[in-house]
Amino acid sequence: MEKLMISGGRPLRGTVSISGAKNSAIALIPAAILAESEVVLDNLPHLSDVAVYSEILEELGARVSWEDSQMRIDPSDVKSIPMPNGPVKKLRASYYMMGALLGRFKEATIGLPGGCNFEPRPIDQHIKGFEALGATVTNEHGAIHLHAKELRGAKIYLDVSSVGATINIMLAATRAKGLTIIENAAKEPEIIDVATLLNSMGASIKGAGTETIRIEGVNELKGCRHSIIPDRIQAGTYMIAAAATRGDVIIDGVIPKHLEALTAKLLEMGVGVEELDESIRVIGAAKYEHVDVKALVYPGFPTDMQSPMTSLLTQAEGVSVLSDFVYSNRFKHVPELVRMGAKIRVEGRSAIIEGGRLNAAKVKAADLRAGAALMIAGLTVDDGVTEVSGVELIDRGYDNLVTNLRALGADVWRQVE
Ligand SMILES: CC(=O)N[C@H]1[C@@H](OP(=O)(O)OP(=O)(O)OC[C@H]2O[C@@H](n3ccc(=O)[nH]c3=O)[C@H](O)[C@@H]2O)O[C@H](CO)[C@@H](O)[C@@H]1O
Ligand SMILES: C=C(OP(=O)(O)O)C(=O)O
Repeated sequence: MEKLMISGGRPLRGTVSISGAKNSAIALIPAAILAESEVVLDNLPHLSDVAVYSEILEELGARVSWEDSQMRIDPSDVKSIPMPNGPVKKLRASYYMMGALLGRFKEATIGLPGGCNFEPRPIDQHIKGFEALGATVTNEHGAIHLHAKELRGAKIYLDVSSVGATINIMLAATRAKGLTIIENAAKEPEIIDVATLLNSMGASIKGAGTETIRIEGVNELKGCRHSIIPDRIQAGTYMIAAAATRGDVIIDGVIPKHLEALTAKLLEMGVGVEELDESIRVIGAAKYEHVDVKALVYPGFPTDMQSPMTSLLTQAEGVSVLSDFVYSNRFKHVPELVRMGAKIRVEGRSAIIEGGRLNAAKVKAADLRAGAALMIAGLTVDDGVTEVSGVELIDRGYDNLVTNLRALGADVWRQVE
């Protein structure tokens, strides 16, 4: 086990390049097994979740080679081997194996997923979708078993705009007979990325990125080459870190449109933000205004940036209110920030944050973005070394973290616990 050591108080300065998106990568890799021939993914991030996914595919019989930021997946020998335990338990997105294997083999057994457990994360909408397509779904000893004689297109209205359910239904429906319509679909950019890959493989998906997605099933999908979109959450985390340390950072290789909700809030606080074609420059200021933030589904403020934003709001003057309307209980970073001297209380689905100085402390990341929040808090502190344990959770979502931060002038290092 390692911990992240941060001797903060230095403004971040320079340029950071953003890798491909985790939440795309871990949907595109399982999508590849729907093809009959090789799929090549470029701009792949170096993350532990991606490594676990390549392990899952190899266990199923795929030939996977991963070099630099390219992964080649030959799924021709894949079989629907039951995976009730093992690597599927290590990450949330293993639920995509259900849609992908059901689509290709009409059968799958996959253990209930792992990932960040900041609160119960049901998959009832995924199951409702599979059942609507004609699958029988049972939960046996902690694993979901799916089976269908044939998949038939259906109209599916999602009770909540779930990213995972939208992608999972899309995966299975590409191989169903006839037309599937997903209503109240999630609109996150990662959904468009998955639809783009599937369409390059020969699928017929229209409307990804809107609330109605139409999928006309096809008999066969073939290999192709696809480049993954930039990780908007990593980019946003560096934007927030630049502002929190009152630095001046160019975040390069991003799609600025994907970051609009954050950019708007930073500008409202008094942070300088300049958008270029494929990069964003964030220029910190001496004083920040308090703001209220509501985490919502896309294009609203992302829940995955809610915890890092909490740390930035400790640097603003006055009282800010940050509410999460996606995950009402995603506040495991709060007690740890309080340990660092933050004045925050949680009321229902909101954190009430009073600006003030933070102190160095020993803190623990309870989940990936809680870890990112503690890292940002540590970067602002100039009275000693902040120790963040649970760094393996941060590694799920941040590519080259220490190298990137050091290149921006931060004094950070890893230490074995
Ligand atoms: C691997 C991945 O892409 N993870 C992202 C994905 O998670 P994930 O896809 O798991 O999140 P969802 O979009 O499904 O969840 C949104 C909301 O719907 C609820 N819900 C979801 C599914 C369901 O069947 N029933 C149900 O009630 C959830 O409890 C939550 O309140 O989107 C989240 C919301 O943007 C992000 O925080 C995660 O980083
Ligand atoms: C919650 C997250 O990831 P996952 O859904 O993979 O647990 C995240 O990326 O913030």
